[in-house]
Amino acid sequence: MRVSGLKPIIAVNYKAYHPHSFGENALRIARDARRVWEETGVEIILAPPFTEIHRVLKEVEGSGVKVFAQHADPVEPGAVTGYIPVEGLKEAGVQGVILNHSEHRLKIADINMLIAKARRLGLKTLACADVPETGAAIALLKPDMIAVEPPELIGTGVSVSKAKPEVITNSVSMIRSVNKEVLILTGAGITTGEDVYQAIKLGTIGVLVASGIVKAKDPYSVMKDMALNALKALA
Ligand SMILES: O=C[C@H](O)COP(=O)(O)O
Repeated sequence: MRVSGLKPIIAVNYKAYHPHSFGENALRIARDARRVWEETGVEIILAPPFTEIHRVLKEVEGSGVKVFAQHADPVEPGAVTGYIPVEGLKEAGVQGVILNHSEHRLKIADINMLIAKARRLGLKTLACADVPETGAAIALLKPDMIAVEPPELIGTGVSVSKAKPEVITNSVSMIRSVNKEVLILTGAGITTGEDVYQAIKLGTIGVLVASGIVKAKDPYSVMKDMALNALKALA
């Protein structure tokens, strides 16, 4: 069963595509996201590279678009060259953080520590999992959101909603059996509004998308189509 009264979520992971994820391109996606949020009210989360966080935050200031970091390291602030503690993300002004993305995995003990620390600092967490079983295990740690993404479909343009709908339905039932509140997303290969529509019809509240938006010729049109289909699916 879906948690009721919620807005659909489109989380956009910029990853580190070049030139798409950086500089003026990063700002363009932020402006497009702001416009889609203004026009549809759909919850949009942007996760730019660390280097782009400040300017993306400035671009969406005053809107409902949220900005998350792509990762946090399980370290305390101090002599930890090149690592990013959650405290640093809080200072940067993000509203949340993605943890355990397939391209940046963490040990379960570290995910637990990071979720607890983020909560203490008032940051939201979007934890990723590769299969429904891992999603259920992570759900016990009480992140705010979980995105289950089959790694073999990531970046392929072949959507999880069409190619592996059972991953979504199994994720929803396994995660709900241990956690009634966490917001469940899915991702991998999502490129169209139709993919988002199906993901929500299969029981999620939204999607985690990267290449389908970040590498699109017109990110605004793709995001708008996804947002409208998300609303249609929840209507
Ligand atoms: O964080 C996003 C996911 O890894 C999905 O990536 P993708 O939309 O390029 O398949």
